[in-house]
Amino acid sequence: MADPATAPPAVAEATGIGKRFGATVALRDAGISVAPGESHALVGRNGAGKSTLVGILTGLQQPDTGTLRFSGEPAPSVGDTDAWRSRVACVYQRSTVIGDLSVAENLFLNRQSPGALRPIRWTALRRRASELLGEYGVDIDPAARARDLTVEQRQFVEIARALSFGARFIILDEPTARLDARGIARLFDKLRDLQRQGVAFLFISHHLQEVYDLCTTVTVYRDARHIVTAPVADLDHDALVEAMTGESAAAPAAGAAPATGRATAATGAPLLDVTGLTLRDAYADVSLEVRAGEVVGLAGATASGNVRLAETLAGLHRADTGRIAVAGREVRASGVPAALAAGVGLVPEDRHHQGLVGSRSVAENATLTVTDQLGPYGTVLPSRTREFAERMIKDLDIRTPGAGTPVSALSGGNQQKVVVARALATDPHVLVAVRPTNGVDVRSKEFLLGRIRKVADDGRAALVVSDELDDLRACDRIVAMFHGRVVAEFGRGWRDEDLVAAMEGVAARPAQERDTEQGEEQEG
Ligand SMILES: Nc1ncnc2c1ncn2[C@@H]1O[C@H](COP(=O)(O)OP(=O)(O)OP(=O)(O)O)[C@@H](O)[C@H]1O
Repeated sequence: MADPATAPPAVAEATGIGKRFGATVALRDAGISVAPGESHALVGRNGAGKSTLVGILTGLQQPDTGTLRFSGEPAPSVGDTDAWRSRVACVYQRSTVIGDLSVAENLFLNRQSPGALRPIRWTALRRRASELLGEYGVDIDPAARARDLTVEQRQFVEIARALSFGARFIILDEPTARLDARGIARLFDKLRDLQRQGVAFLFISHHLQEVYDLCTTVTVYRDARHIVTAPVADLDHDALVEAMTGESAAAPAAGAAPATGRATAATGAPLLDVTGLTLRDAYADVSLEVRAGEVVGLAGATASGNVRLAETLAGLHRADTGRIAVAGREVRASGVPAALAAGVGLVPEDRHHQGLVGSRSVAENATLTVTDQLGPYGTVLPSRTREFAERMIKDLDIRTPGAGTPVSALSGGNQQKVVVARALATDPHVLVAVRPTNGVDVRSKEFLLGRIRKVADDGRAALVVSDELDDLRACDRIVAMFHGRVVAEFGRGWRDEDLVAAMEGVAARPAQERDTEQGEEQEG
């Protein structure tokens, strides 16, 4: 270990941090120290206090107790935005770049410079933007509208912007949540590259493998407290899960059914029958069947069309041609109410836009789809709403002070559980779940996948739309899409590389063929 007397001060050091929200203690005497050039992971279960710490490290929230220093200096005063920006930046899973502006405008937005009052010279601005992007090895046209960028490109713009303010410490809060495998690989390459140039990272992720791939140090929080900080190499997967959950890694999550399901093929009636479905610019001629008792995976990377197909099933788009039948009846009318009435429940991709009303309570959000069951003649009885919601809070193990708490006060993972609860509230024939474990911790992931399995075990059907291998492993069968077409199907026992190859549009070849080829190579 470096001699503390000679080691450079931590780029960020928080000690004794306490933060409460009403009756909830979000952080209790917590701390973290990030060394220059270090890639430091912060992990913990949903609600452990990670986002609260990020809010404090970035000056968005004031701690009740504790101190914060950057490179040995006290944190800037509240409101001194430029000073905060030159010390720390945060790239969130949800982008902060402004869609209507160009990349160049986003890069130089709100930048206080002596010439700020002079008219903006667009050519010069673009040239500077292009230089800046080039300096950080980001290959994006500065004139492009930010809304036309991919999630990955937007993150690169945010990283370049952060670095251009002088920050050498970047917080990445679940940056991979909306990237596919290739996007993640490219992001990690960029981060490693920047790390070599002395940039330090605090990396928050629920994907523990990413922690091992990218980070050298890991800090675990649990129930608002700091539990451990150690070199990643000293904490294997089981030890990490144990630190996060406080229980031995071998113990199953409370209430979770085994996520691996059964070995026998489903023989139930088809509950979802899709034939020749086409939506222009999204997917073409997709046919697919999900039977009672089955969990089917609809695998595909970003732009494969799998998410749009899921949204079509839930009534959010109207297919150009083809037919959808649920429980033997063709769904003719379009729109969400028709899909709901037919028996389709949706867990949407983006819980912020399509899922939740943040200012409304957990109870209201969880029962939005079933208001007809909450009182006679179109009325909604608060007592019945609460009762219904309390059942769901228990059913999905939602951590909330109560059914009346606004959803926005819940941690990200618990918000996701509210979305799942709502989709299940109607007791749908078919549950369509898009990336259902996005943003949830290891244990909750097992729990949610177990809950989806239960939908099938109860005689219904589930379609899991995802590119996450853990989600897909919980399925009985997988249909893989690439560029809007179904390209492969897998029964149980598939190999990761074959499924990934199918999702990336590389034809998976039978093992026999590969063996022959290898043999020939050796001979030649
Ligand atoms: N604005 C707020 N009002 C009330 N409670 C809040 C607020 N922000 C956070 N909390 C509470 O503080 C606790 C810590 O939440 P935080 O969002 O920091 O957790 P997290 O570790 O980031 O979780 P996740 O992995 O689910 O995102 C939770 O119990 C949460 O409900």
